[in-house]
Amino acid sequence: EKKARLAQDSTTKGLATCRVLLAELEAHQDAWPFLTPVNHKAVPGYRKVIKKPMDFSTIREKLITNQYSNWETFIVDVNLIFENCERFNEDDSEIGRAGHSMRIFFDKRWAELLM
Ligand SMILES: CO[C@H](O)CCc1ccc(O)cc1
Repeated sequence: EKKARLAQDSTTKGLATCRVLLAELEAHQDAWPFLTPVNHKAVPGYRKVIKKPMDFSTIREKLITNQYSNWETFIVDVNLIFENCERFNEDDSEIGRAGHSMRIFFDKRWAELLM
């Protein structure tokens, strides 16, 4: 699996798999809080608390404009979404629960597709 992982790292195949993975994330029923950038004008404190906002539409734009060098840099941005969510939302809240659900789904899928 290490050999496979090395093969995935640098090939376009690794980034093509990221597109598949991103489409699955966006289609997930719990993706709704994460589809577009948080409107920090409408959410008091967000801009102050969350230093590196991230969302699925921003990741898609970065994939399309070739801003990810490999699948690992893609994974970093996806995990940033979940870290931001945990920082800003109670675990026992609608959005907090959506974040946990999406993280569990993502952890399972990227391991299946990229490891
Ligand atoms: C991914 O969503 C962000 O964590 C913002 C969550 C939020 C938005 C508005 C509110 O009134 C409370 C939380």
